[in-house]
Amino acid sequence: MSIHIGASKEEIADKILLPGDPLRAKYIAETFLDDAKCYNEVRGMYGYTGTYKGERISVQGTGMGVPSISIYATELMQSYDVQTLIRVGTCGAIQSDVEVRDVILASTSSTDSQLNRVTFGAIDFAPTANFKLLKDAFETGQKKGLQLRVGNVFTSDSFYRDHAEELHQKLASYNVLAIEMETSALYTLAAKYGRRALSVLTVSDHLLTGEETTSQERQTTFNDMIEVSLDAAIKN
Ligand SMILES: O=P(O)(O)O[C@H]1O[C@H](CO)[C@@H](O)[C@H]1O
Ligand SMILES: O=c1cc[nH]c(=O)[nH]1
Repeated sequence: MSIHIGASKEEIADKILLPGDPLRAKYIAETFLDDAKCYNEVRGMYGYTGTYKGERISVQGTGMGVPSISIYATELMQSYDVQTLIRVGTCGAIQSDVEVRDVILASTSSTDSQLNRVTFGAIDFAPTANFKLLKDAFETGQKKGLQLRVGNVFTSDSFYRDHAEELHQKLASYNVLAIEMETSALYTLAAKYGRRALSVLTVSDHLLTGEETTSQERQTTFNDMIEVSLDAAIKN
């Protein structure tokens, strides 16, 4: 047991998918895993363990934002010895050639979160995906015929902000693909604990055009992202 996860150590696999939305965790467990059992309901942040293609794997909701994912990622690595962590999240696109429902593999993440500043002071730490996880996810996506995008995403501490367009333009001009709220912390913490991490993100809305998916779609229908992530997870 850890403070926010009510499971015994052996109830959680050493590979885990991490959606922000706990109901996406439930959907993944019920749709993709065999013999899935719920191991956590603390704070309604559902966690399940089952098997995928015969390999044991877990899926745990993390909530929204850096503080929330930092709690779950830390407890999963510290108390449950999880080795492979793949975020399966949603993001808002800021490039005109990135479309709603596209899947992005975040090779790195920029951020306005203070997490790295508090840890590193004046040094700009570069949070980075695990290369083999990224390669395996990319190759799996290619085999499925997906047009995967790989690049820099921005992990924002704010979903709503004043003068958002100015920030989006600036980030887009430096080739940042999309905005979300957790990847930077996941990569930094995985580096700290010497574990493998990757963020696989589906574009749920377009911040230039205003196009968006429904909340029902966000909760359930991002199956390409989930399959790419599960297939990469069981290879690592
Ligand atoms: O869909 P999830 O994984 O929650 O990810 C995105 O959605 C939330 C904002 O709506 C933030 O957590 C952001 O990172
Ligand atoms: O953090 C997020 C997630 C989806 N869309 C956004 O605009 N931001």
